Amino acid sequence: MSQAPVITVDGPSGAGKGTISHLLAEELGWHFLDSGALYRVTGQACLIEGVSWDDHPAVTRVARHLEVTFTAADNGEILVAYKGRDVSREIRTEEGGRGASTVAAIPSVREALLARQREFLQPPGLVADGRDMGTVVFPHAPLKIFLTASAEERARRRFDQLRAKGENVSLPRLLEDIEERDARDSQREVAPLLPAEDAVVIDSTALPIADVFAKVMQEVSAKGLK
Ligand SMILES: Nc1ncnc2c1ncn2[C@@H]1O[C@H](COP(=O)(O)OP(=O)(O)OP(=O)(O)O)[C@@H](O)[C@H]1O
Ligand SMILES: Nc1ccn([C@@H]2O[C@H](COP(=O)(O)O)[C@@H](O)[C@H]2O)c(=O)n1
Repeated sequence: MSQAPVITVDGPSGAGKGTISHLLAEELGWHFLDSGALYRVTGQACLIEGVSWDDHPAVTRVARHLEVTFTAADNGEILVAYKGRDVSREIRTEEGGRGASTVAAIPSVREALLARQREFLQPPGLVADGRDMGTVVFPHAPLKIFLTASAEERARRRFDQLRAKGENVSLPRLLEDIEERDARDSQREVAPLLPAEDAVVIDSTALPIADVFAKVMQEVSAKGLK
C-alpha cells in the first residue's frame, strides 16, 4: 500500500461526512474517496443489469466487474458513470441509498470493493468518506473522525437538501428511511457502522458546518498532518 497519509471520515447517513470530507480534501489538496458512491453504483448497476439485490452471487459479480468512472464537472460536481452512462442523479435518490445499504450488507460484495477503495490512496494523501474507512479499509489511518448527529437532525438536513433540488419528499418518510438504513448499517455482520476505537467522535447535531470543520482541522493540526 502507498505510504501517503489517509484521514478517514465515517458515520451515519446525513451526518455531514461528504460535506466535511470535501472541505478537508480541498484544504489539504488531497484526493477524495466517496466509498458510498461505489455501493450506490453497485445497487444501480444491478437494476440496470436486471440483477435482484437478493441474488448475492450475481450482485457480487456485478461489484467485481463494476465499470465506474468519477469525473469532475465544470461546476465542481462529481459525475458518476456506470459503463459510460451517467447515473449521478439516480444513485442519490432514497431508493439509491436503500439499494446501496442492501448490497453493502453482502460480505462478498464488500470484499469485491476493498482493493478498489485502497487504490484511491495516492500521494499527497487521501480523505476517505464512508462507514468502515477507519475500521476495515484503512485501519492504520493516522486520523480517524467519526461524525454523527441525531436521526431527526439528519432527516431534516436531507429534507432541505432534496427540497432544494426540487424533489417532493416527506420528512416523516425520510426519518423512517434514515432509521431503517442506520439499523441495517449498524447491525450487519461484516463491517458494521461503528466508530474505530481510536476515532475522534464529533456530534454535529447542534454545530454548524464551519464549527465542525474547525474541530476537524484542530485534530489535523494536532496530528501534524498540516
Ligand atoms: N453541521 C451541519 N449543519 C447543518 N447542515 C449540515 C451539516 N453538515 C452537513 N449538512 C447538510 O446536510 C446534508 C447532508 O450532508 P452530507 O451529504 O455531507 O452527509 P453525509 O454524511 O455525507 O450523508 P450520506 O452518507 O448519506 O452521503 C447536506 O445538505 C449538507 O449541506
Ligand atoms: N464504506 C461504506 C460506505 C457506504 N456504505 C453503504 O452505502 C450506503 C450509501 O452510502 P452513502 O455514504 O452514500 O450514504 C450506506 O447506507 C451504507 O449502507 C457502506 O456500507 N460502507
